[in-house]
Amino acid sequence: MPEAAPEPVLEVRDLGIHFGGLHAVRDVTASVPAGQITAIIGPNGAGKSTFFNLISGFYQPTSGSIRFLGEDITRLKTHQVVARGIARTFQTTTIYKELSVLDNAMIGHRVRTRAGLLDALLRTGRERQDEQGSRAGAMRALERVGLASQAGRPAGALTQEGQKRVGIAMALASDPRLLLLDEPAAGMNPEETVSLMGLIRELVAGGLTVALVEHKMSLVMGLADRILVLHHGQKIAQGTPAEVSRDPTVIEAYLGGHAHGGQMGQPGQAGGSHA
Ligand SMILES: Nc1ncnc2c1ncn2[C@@H]1O[C@H](COP(=O)(O)OP(=O)(O)OP(=O)(O)O)[C@@H](O)[C@H]1O
Repeated sequence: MPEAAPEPVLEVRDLGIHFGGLHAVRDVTASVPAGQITAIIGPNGAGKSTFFNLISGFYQPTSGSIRFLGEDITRLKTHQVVARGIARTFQTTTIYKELSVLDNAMIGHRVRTRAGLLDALLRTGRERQDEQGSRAGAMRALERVGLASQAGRPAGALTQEGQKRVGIAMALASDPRLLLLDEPAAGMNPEETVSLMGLIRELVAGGLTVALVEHKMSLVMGLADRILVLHHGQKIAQGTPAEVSRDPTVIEAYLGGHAHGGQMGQPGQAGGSHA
């Protein structure tokens, strides 16, 4: 008998947004179970990043609703969403390379405790008062990603994977319940990808819930508990890696000429192609 899925932390219902005539996300009803890793996949332009932008408050949906931990967050702004416990990383690395690893993580912490990034960067008086709290929160985040010993180094001196970890620490510094990772393995070589997968597993073992957008099928199939598949903005499947990888609609979507980042792999495959 299949195990019952844990309670969802996030539930979206009939979620949609259109830009002019283009429905980037349309009527998506899906959930993210607590304490698990949910991957969002789909061919190029399927609406994955837009879906993340809706959840994190960067875009306002034109239809549907988003509930997080039972609360309606559909109309909240980004900093309000962060304060509720959802943090994200970005597709391209958005760290400040000339600043120290610790300063980067502190910026992540301040974004949660202040109204915005500008405050954090300008270090206002109010900001300085909170410096110690930020430092402690940032150090905790660096410990979680294994970078505490690198705190004083310029972030730009770290490897690509190290810089990725800094980006994750920035998100973790807000102490989220749900972490959204946008293409965590982009630009990583196979060893770095495996190492990053280990980190994500550790974070989830520590109680975090993760949703990630990723093209690298080796990572998705080896890591995800559940997969949500989008195509042309619509949900075409949601299930375990084994279920979605043998779903004819999913296979068709990937083989239909829009494939990006390799074809559907098999669950547990260690290798795999990259975009
Ligand atoms: N701000 C915007 N204004 C207009 N169109 C947009 C905007 N954001 C996204 N789109 C369009 O919405 C569609 C979905 O884009 P999105 O970036 O979400 O896809 P994706 O699945 O993340 O793609 P990729 O795998 O290439 O990153 C695309 O056609 C894109 O051009």
